[in-house]
Amino acid sequence: MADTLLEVKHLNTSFRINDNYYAAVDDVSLTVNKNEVLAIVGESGSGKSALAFSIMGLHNRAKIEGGIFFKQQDLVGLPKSKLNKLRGDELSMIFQDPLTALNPLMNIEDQIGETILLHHKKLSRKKRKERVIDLLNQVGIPRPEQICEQFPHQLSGGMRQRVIIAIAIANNPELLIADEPTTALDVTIQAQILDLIQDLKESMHTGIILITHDLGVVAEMADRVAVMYAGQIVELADVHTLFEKPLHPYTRSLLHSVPNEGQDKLHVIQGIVPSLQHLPRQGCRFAERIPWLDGSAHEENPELHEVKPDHFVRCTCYRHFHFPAEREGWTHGIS
Ligand SMILES: Nc1ncnc2c1ncn2[C@@H]1O[C@H](COP(=O)(O)OP(=O)(O)OP(=O)(O)O)[C@@H](O)[C@H]1O
Repeated sequence: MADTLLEVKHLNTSFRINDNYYAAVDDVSLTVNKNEVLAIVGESGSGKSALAFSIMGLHNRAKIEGGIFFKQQDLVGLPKSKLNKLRGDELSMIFQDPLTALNPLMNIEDQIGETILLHHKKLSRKKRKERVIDLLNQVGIPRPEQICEQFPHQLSGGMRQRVIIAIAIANNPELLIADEPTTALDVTIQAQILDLIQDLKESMHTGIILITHDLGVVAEMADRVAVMYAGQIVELADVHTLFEKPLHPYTRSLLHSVPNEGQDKLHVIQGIVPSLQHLPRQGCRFAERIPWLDGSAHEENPELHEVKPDHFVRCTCYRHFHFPAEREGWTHGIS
């Protein structure tokens, strides 16, 4: 049996806007196992970060309902002091933007040392420095002694992201959430950072949630994939199934909207993810973006169906979905 590290059960994360609460994460259930990368993909606004922040307990004002079981302990409603003990230790997160995640006034040794100190108060200064150097070596930073003395603005974007990763892994986390860890980096550095995350999984058996827009990254890194749309998981499957036999119209549209070998037309997904207040809460949330599909194809209250073992799809519209004919104007040539 898989070694389950995290089990999210029927999670709702709602934000208050004016006098009402609106769910940005709506009845999400998923698991993450040890030594596994679960990718979460979806367009901007689909609720990926809201989900990650809920798991980390980083929302100040949101209403969180449901369960987030980390090693069988429910994190929802856990006192802050207990959550703080887990965060940065067994649970850790790599944020999107290394510049805002680092303190501009602290040198690199102190930034990494601070996280170690939080959870190992008795470690001597000397031992702490040794650990910082170890970590900098582990994330592939050259001349670690020298880098220790430097400040974030003196480092390149790739180096700063490595420092962020060093902080995230300082206490050997069992679960690591990486929220768009390479968005701010150029392509060659991206590949190095992804290799580094992959190494962590293999060397430390960390369970990793990787949040990304980039399907190329998913194909390379993920073991399983959850596709989110408008706050809900619309498809969940192992990475091979998802790329080879995708079912949900949204997943298929995403896959058709990136260039592929042998494909000379790209699909354009009409419209955008609606804002939180305007999310359709009834029926299939993706329906309005595939208007050529007859309304009767959708379930009234779409559920997540297990169509094959461990392959889940929301709504039955996948059975009827087809891409529109070219003359309907939803596709265009790549060149
Ligand atoms: N603190 C907040 N208060 C109100 N609404 C919020 C808050 N945080 C997020 N939202 C809204 O919740 C929805 C989901 O946002 P979220 O940031 O989780 O999306 P995302 O999929 O991570 O997007 P991106 O890829 O751009 O980071 C969006 O409509 C967003 O505007």
